[in-house]
Amino acid sequence: MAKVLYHNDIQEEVLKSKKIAIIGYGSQGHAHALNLKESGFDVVVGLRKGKSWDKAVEDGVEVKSVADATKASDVVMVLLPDEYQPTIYKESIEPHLEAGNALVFAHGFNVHFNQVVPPADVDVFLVAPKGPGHLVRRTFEEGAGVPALYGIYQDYTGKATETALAYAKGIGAGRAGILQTSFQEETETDLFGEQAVLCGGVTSLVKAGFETLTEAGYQPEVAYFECLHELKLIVDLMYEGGLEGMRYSISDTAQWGDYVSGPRVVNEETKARMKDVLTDIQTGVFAKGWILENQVNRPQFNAITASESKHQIEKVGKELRALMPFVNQKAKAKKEVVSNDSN
Ligand SMILES: NC(=O)C1=CN([C@@H]2O[C@H](COP(=O)(O)OP(=O)(O)OC[C@H]3O[C@@H](n4cnc5c(N)ncnc54)[C@H](OP(=O)(O)O)[C@@H]3O)[C@@H](O)[C@H]2O)C=CC1
Ligand SMILES: CC[C@](O)(C(C)=O)C(=O)O
Ligand SMILES: [Mg+2]
Ligand SMILES: [Mg+2]
Repeated sequence: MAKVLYHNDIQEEVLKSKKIAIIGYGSQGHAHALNLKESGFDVVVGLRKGKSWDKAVEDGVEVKSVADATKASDVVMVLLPDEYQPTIYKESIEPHLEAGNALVFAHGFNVHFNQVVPPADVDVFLVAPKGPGHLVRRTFEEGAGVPALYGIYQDYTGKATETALAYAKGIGAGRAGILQTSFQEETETDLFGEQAVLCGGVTSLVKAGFETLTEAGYQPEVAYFECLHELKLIVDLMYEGGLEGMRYSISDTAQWGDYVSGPRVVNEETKARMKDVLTDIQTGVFAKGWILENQVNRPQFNAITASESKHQIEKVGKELRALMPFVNQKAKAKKEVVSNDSN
């Protein structure tokens, strides 16, 4: 088994004497800044004036411009959207890096695909939480954590590993497990996971199930509960006990249906398509397409986002969630964070 490190395996002294700049205060940024601060580290957030700036000030965090936060710090964690990182790095981070600083990422995309080329005299590493930023924060507040990967791209000081581990511990990942990776492995597996399974795979599966039921004349509300709402409850059981733990809780009828019908839907053909997706990631085809889409101001991204928001599952879901106060409360709290940190 790969070596997994936990809270008590890690010394954090190397980072205690350092100033940490968190560039960006969105999903990951607010979580890293607040978790590190509450773990006793010296944190400054780097931003432009706007919603995130106001939110960070409201949260009691020191805020400066991206350039000033970089200048003031020894460790600079880049938590801006991947697509804006190259320009902001070139304009406001790179000119202010000093020899021996650490340049850090939560995803290897820009370094791996050569969109950010760091100078030779800084440490470069990643600390990549394996979960959404809002849950990096929420689980930390609950006394738990989200697992993280760390990977070293460049070890100028000889202390990159020690610093990366202390950082990962500071955001609470030591409570869940910290695993070593490379920039290549993190980038390729993260892109694959979000495209084929966690986001793209799941949304396509949910929509196909919902459409199959509604097109057959079943009520959209029933289809929503069956194919989307209950998914969380089933995934919670997998999170707690794996596939076996989930199958323990469902009926034998469901378990038999799982065995005989699951592979009719997701099969060797699906796996072959997954391999195509992975190949496009490994060869840089996906990265090239995403970079070009941003260079022309996201025509496809915006059109798909608009058409997805009109899908019947979204309309019926909004109505049903409004009638479930426990779901709605969480959504409301999240919306407050999102509206404050989205750009
Ligand atoms: N989302 C996630 O859970 C995960 C993300 N990652 C990685 O973490 C990194 C950050 O992603 P994520 O947290 O989703 O990013 P977000 O989209 O949530 O970050 C938005 C933040 O960036 C700021 N920002 C945008 N443009 C600028 C600018 N020009 N100057 C200064 N600040 C700016 C925004 O401020 P403003 O309010 O002013 O717009 C906001 O604070 C990425 O590398 C991503 O791949 C890794 C694991 C999971
Ligand atoms: C699954 C999507 C993710 O990779 C994440 C939350 O881990 C992301 O890039 O947001
Ligand atoms: Mg991820
Ligand atoms: Mg990702």
